[in-house]
Amino acid sequence: MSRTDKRRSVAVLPQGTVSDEAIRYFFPDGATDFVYCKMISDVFQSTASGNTDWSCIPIENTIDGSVSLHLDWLVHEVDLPIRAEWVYPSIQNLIGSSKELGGENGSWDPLKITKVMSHPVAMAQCYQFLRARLPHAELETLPSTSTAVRAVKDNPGKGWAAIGTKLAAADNELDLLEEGITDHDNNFTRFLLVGSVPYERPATKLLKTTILVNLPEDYPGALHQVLSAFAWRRINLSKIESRPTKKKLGNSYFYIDIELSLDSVLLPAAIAEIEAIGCQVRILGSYPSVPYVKR
Ligand SMILES: O=C(O)C(=O)Cc1ccccc1
Repeated sequence: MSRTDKRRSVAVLPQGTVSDEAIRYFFPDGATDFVYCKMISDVFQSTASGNTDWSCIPIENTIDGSVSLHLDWLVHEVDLPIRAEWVYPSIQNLIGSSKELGGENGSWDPLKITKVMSHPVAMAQCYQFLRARLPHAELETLPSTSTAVRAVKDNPGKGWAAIGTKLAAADNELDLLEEGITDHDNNFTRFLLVGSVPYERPATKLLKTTILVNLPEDYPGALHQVLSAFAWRRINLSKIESRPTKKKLGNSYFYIDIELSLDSVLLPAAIAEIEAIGCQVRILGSYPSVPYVKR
């Protein structure tokens, strides 16, 4: 078998999650095995230990911003380069048994719902819906949306509902009490594919590079200098975020997404300039950004 014939594998959150919907969309040809893991730490660990070629990590969302836990895990706990980025819509639904939670006219009865469970990011995406329609319900976060849907299925008669995907509702033979409950339309999630195996570059115009920058201590204006290294070369940044180093209160590094490949002439020069002023730079990856196209 030649190297290119080898079957590839990707670790991902459980079946029926938003992440599962995304990998089904981005690996549609059946040539990649999906290895489902309960928690995001298991997803990372699967690839770090060599069990899978890649991990699929939800990293940012239109409504809730960066998924800090996942970003920190990528930076502090593993050393896995970013191989691709995908954007995929996150459509959240209120899921339960309409036999148990149904009201009049075929709708659901909010007062019958005692508890709503979901992934913290999904919960945050539906915060206004929950406040307006289910202010009395207990909220419980779980490691994934599909774990929450499964918990509803396994605990009938308790008034429990979950926020999750249509896929999970169907897998667990539950009902979509209300569809599309996110507080804002056009809710998308950005996923990173990370791992030591290169990902065949899909046809996409946008190439990105992600770097981490530690500024030198006691250097007034260091961030300004970092930004100007990109600005005067007209290099576009699509994200800059400061995150704690976890070593000392108030110590942070900058996570920067750059809309240029590391193969370009300009970017290595900008990085060299930043290093010359005493910044430490770590490159997390240079990769294609694959947009979502409805099909
Ligand atoms: O739990 C899921 O469905 C996931 O894939 C994690 C997640 C949750 C909410 C938005 C994006 C990803």
